[in-house]
Amino acid sequence: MICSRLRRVMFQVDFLSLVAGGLVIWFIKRVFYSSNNSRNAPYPPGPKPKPFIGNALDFPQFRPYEAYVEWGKRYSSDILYASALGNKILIVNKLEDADELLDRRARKYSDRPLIPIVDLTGWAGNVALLHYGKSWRLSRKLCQQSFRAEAARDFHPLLLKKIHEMLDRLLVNPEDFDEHSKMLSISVPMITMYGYEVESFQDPCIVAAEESIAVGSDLLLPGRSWINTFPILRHVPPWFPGATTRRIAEQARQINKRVRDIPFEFVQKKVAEGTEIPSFVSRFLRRQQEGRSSQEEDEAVRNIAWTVYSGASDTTISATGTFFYLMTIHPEIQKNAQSEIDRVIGPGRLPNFEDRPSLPYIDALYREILRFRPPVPMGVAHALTEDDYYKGYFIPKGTMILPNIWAMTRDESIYPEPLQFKPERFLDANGNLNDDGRVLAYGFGRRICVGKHIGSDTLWIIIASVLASFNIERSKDDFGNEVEVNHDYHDLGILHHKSKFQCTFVPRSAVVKKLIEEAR
Ligand code: HEM
Repeated sequence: MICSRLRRVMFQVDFLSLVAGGLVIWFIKRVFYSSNNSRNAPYPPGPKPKPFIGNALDFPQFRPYEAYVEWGKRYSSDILYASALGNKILIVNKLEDADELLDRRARKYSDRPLIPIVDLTGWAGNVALLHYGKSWRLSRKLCQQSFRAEAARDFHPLLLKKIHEMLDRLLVNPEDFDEHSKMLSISVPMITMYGYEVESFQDPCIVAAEESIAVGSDLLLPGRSWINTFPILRHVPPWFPGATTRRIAEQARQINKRVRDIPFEFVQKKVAEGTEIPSFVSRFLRRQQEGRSSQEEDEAVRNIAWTVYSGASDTTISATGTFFYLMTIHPEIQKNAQSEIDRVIGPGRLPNFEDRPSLPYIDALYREILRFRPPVPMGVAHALTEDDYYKGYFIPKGTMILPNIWAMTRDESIYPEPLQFKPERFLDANGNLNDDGRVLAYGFGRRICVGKHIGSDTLWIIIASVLASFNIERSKDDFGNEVEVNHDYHDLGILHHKSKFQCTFVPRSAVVKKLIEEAR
């Protein structure tokens, strides 16, 4: 859930720097480093490392989740190990291994990898990147207080308002459905975190957030910074001749500070006037007024709200794109879902959150969308804080753990016919939801997505409201022929996005049009 380019660095290797710096690091490690592998156990299977550069040339550049499934077959193992110049990586293709390592051994497997440039660009406060320690624990506690299932209900009225705005936009400009989904996905975090109404993509907060990504994330791209390979270079001051990276990092840090502080100060002002829309930050500021909060909490709340607004939208955009696409190519499934809505809710009103328990097929659809195309197919890397042994193999301290969610959601032993899109797999013989309620797309262990209830509520209400209101159909050209649907997906950093395709949103009735207009 962190900025997509930023995350790319978590499992891509800075190739130019690697090759150039390889010899030096190899030599230093030979001389000074001896692993603590007292049992002399082998590393888990994987490609054979080359002298100096290790597996630097073996890491897949595209669709790594698919490539790692192939590695699994090639090396006959569900856990795979590779390393390149200090970067040690364990790929986990099976759910049972992810559960054992990331959940049952969570004490050791809950850190995040060290990315030296992150501190310099000001991304370090991002909750998803925090190291496993005091600051992370405080942030996680504050998130859980406000984002757990019960508390997330406080956000329902705001979510409903935003989804009704999206329905209205789909009614007026159906062909811009991608833009409407993006606007919804940005405005939900802004209104829930800050009570801030985003009016357009030109909104100063959105512009500043995009500027921060453009300036800062460039440094995180492969080959752009020596600092990730030689962390000692971070001590070079920005004014030093030739220290371009340090100067850009400093610029990014200042923009990030603005991005983090501007909306926060907006809420402070509103709370002082007593005109705020209740939000995550405003509730904290009210507690602060009563003297019931600390300085550390102030810092943590700023970072949480900023993490959510600068990152949470990507996953919603990805899942909504998949939903629109799958409904276009599976009209029969769309019909099943609409029949359930019509039967339970009828034509006289739009869905709301109280309807959720009565609409099992819609919930099954939600689960299947996130199984079929998990927005973050390789998850977010965890890091190991102590040497460990597993299944007779040695996994050294500092190893980056990549849970291959893609592989797990295609595991035939859990999901028969995994390549079929079948919401029914989550229903029992009576049409009720079965007990497979675990959504792997949200990750694992103590670092599991802390916003999963808000994510679930958001996606569920999008699915229910759009299907209650529109038929999503294949587009037709000027001659009445169906336009071919583009089935492609593309990766943006560690996020998986539906590529542009055409479809048409047709209001299901005059009544529903009126309902949407009345909800304005
Ligand atoms: C469909 C929507 C979403 C998906 C698929 C998703 C997925 C993920 C994944 C895979 C992780 C990493 C878990 C791990 O390390 O094993 C994560 C972390 C995180 N997510 Fe989400 N997310 C979604 C929505 C949200 C929302 C709406 C919020 C905030 C309200 C949020 C906040 C976070 C935070 C703060 C973390 C970092 C947790 C930590 O490192 O302790 N996410 N998410």
